[in-house]
Amino acid sequence: MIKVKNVRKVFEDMEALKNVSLHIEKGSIYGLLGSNGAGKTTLLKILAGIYKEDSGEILIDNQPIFENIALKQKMIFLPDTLYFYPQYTISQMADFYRSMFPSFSEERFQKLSEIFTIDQNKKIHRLSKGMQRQVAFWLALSTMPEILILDEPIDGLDAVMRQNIKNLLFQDVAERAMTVLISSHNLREVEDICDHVGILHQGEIIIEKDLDDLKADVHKIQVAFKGGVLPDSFLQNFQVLYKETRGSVLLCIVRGKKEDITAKVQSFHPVIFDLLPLTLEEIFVYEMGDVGYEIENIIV
Ligand SMILES: Nc1ncnc2c1ncn2[C@@H]1O[C@H](COP(=O)(O)OP(=O)(O)OP(=O)(O)O)[C@@H](O)[C@H]1O
Repeated sequence: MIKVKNVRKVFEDMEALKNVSLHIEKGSIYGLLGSNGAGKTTLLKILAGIYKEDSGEILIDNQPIFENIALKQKMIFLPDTLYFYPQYTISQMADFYRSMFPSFSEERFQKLSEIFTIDQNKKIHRLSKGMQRQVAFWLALSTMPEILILDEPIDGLDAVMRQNIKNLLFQDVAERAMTVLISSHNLREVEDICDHVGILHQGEIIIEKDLDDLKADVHKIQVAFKGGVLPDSFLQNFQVLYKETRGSVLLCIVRGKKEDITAKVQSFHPVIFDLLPLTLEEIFVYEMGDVGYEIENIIV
């Protein structure tokens, strides 16, 4: 269990994290989303024990992470820009991981070589960007981490490799309750993988929810009334995140459960009514609009 309590981090005069609190259950896959510069990488680096928070508390299994070597040996952080020792081959880098992580599994390393079929004697810096990322996952998963923190993890990976890696993550989560924290702008991938999401904006968490609950709580409606006239009190019944009129059809993004919204709309006897679920990408965009991020004219 990862607990982040009222964490604040300031760089010079820049308050990167304001008062961030979140919870990540063991064995869950948590997607950390947010606008550019929201503070995601800063938070991941604090969780990985690379930066120290200025105030607040980070507890992993009830222990602070900063300078906690035993805890760090159970955790892997894959940053968005990977680092390997210059001139090291894959097998030399694997030796380094063996020396740093007591949990390194030879059996796993060999088994993963059937998926990551790169010559272990190749120098890593001569590999392509996507191949370097494969090496990073190969080494990371060989350490059998209890916690895996991934910053933009699929950048540069081809579709087959992305699927392979997703399957490996699911396997480790299912078989040994590995906890995964992923920050990504690729919301389709996050939607596929994650069971919980948190959205950071300008250093603050604006939403933290089970993904299914989040999706059950926002809907897109298209509605039209006889004569093309919108009843006066119609919109007052809903918490509207976005609205747009196309001819006589009103398109709205509203908060609320499907059944409640349907009942309210039906009570106005519309001539056209459609209710659609939103993708995570759409939810993200409208939630950001709700906190003042400009989202004009983007309904599709
Ligand atoms: N080492 C640093 N020194 C000074 N400012 C920093 C440092 N690291 C981050 N910041 C600032 O903190 C804020 C949050 O940055 P961070 O990299 O955490 O955002 P992010 O959510 O990961 O953004 P992106 O999605 O664009 O990668 C930004 O304004 C950034 O300029």
